[in-house]
Amino acid sequence: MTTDEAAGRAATVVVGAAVVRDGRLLAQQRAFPAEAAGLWELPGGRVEPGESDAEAVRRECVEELGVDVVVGDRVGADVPLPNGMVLRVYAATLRDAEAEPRAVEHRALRWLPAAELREIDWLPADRVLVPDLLALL
Ligand SMILES: Nc1nc2c([nH]c(=O)n2[C@H]2C[C@H](O)[C@@H](COP(=O)(O)OP(=O)(O)OP(=O)(O)O)O2)c(=O)[nH]1
Repeated sequence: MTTDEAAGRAATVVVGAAVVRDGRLLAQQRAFPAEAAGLWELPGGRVEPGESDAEAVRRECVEELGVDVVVGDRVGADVPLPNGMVLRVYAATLRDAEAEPRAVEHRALRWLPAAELREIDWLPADRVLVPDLLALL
């Protein structure tokens, strides 16, 4: 048990957005840090104090992709991260279906069909969620 758990404090939440369009999931390739560079993840990041999960998903999608999203249901269970945080994923859709996300901070973006979703090199926590992500396509 970590100190935070012992004290009854909730773990810091990292939200991820499972953005689906036309049967494909949007994934982004990390550029840093060195140990994660080249691996794939969902758009997202830490929930800031006073922010809801859904607000964090929308903010991160604006910051990382330059698009506004509509946040839907939870996807899968919370996945513990090595640093004591948890990854919590939400389904999302582009508010403007014609908008084209851009890789603002990442090396690359891809819209993955199911076959590629199974095969790319995800961060370890995201890999746990692959069956849940496939169910969205
Ligand atoms: N955004 C995101 N982070 C993930 C995923 N899977 C996963 O293990 N992580 C980890 C990587 C980082 O340790 C942490 C969040 O990092 P981040 O760099 O995206 O978050 P942030 O923008 O709030 O971070 P920061 O720049 O404020 O430090 O969660 C994922 O699918 N999306």
